[in-house]
Amino acid sequence: MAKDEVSAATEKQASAPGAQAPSVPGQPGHKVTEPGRVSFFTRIALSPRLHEIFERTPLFNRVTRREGRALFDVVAGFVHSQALLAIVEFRILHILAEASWPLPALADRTGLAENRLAVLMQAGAALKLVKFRRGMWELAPRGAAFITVPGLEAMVRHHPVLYRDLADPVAFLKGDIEPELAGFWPYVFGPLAQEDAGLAERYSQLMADSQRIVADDTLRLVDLKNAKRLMDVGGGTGTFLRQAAKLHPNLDLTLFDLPHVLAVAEPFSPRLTLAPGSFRDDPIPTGADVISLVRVLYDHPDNVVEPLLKKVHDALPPGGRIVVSEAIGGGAKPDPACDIYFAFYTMAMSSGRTRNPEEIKKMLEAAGFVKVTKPRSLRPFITSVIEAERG
Ligand SMILES: CC(C)=CCC/C(C)=C/CC/C(C)=C/C=C/C(C)=C/C=C/C=C(C)/C=C/C=C(C)/C=C/C=C(C)/C=C/CC(C)(C)O
Ligand SMILES: C[S@@+](CC[C@H](N)C(=O)[O-])C[C@H]1O[C@@H](n2cnc3c(N)ncnc32)[C@H](O)[C@@H]1O
Repeated sequence: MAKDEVSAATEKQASAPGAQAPSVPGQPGHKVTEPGRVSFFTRIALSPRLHEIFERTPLFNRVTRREGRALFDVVAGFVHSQALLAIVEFRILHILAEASWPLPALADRTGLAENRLAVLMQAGAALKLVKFRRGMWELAPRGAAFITVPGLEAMVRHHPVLYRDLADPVAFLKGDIEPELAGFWPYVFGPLAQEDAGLAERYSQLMADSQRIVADDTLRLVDLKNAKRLMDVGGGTGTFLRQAAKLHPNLDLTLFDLPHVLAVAEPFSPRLTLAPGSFRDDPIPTGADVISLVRVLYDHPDNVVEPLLKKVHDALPPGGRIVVSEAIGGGAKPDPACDIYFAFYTMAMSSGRTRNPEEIKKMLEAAGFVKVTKPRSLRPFITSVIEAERG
């Protein structure tokens, strides 16, 4: 299995007993004894005079234009995202999935004034979601992919909650506001959903829809050939196990989640055992040789994750494996999806945090796990996997 550089480093350290994971620049705990020098290229970029010279010099101007374009995309990201949301809310991609339409007919269907719709459609074309051909607006492959990825549209439709929380990013980062997103996933945390089963079902559905693609990537990264029983802790309504069962029909399965979540889980296989419980208060059942935690750790603070990992460790037989799958930060190699989107998202949720591979490795080792490895992610914006063995 291909391993990335972080995992190569991780593996090497894992083999040296008691070795401390190095601190990551920019992360808490990393010690800098004196200020460093501003780099040569950054000094160039700090000079307005050099901007002009570069812009007028062939070849060098490619750099300024490329950097300018990249910077503009950063500046305009929110507007791109809101144009997408408007396209989603007016159901333009769905309408165009049935047939291509001229602008006036599309204006009739959406109820938007033609001149305003024209602006939105042109924005959609710039985002490559739609295109204008032979007098008609039609769906582009990217727009088709967007409405086909399970859960993606619903995720975009809930972004206004996140964006309201981020409207004043300074207050948000100072911790001066109470983020709305903290209350958005009540089923994840329990109390509200326990009173309202319908709520658990709705949110579990959004989570399950968005999990299909996460489950598929996880299963491509993890080798379950020799596994006998897979237990998915915090497995929601069982999407991951259902996908695992398709690939490994002889695998026994245990789904562990809160009772009100399992109440709406479909018992899809005679090999499936439902194990209701809370990993905060109850022990984790024994009997599985592989235990997965898919999109679970980043929902919780360290003081919940540490004992959880210890319980998972104790529930496994010697040589048993833990599989952690979720958005994992890039650490020394920052990744925009995980280090911006998921890091801010989980901060707005106010309960957990997006961790980097070194942090997860440290926590796994503290719980007693050994041989921590990280297969190279297929799509870090979907998920990354870290595996370890019970020591
Ligand atoms: C043949 C050629 C070369 C070209 C022809 C053109 C053509 C046919 C192109 C189409 C190609 C195609 C099939 C494209 C498929 C594209 C796919 C699969 C794209 C997938 C994109 C997935 C995305 C953008 C996923 C985004 C996920 C998000 C935003 C997830 C958010 C999750 C959250 C907030 C989870 C929260 C959980 C919590 C609460 C923190 O626990
Ligand atoms: C973000 S969801 C992930 C669900 C599923 N693994 C997925 O990726 O779609 C987190 C899951 O952890 C479960 N969970 C939260 N707190 C829990 C607890 N104390 N004990 C057991 N499960 C819990 C939630 O009910 C939810 O199903």
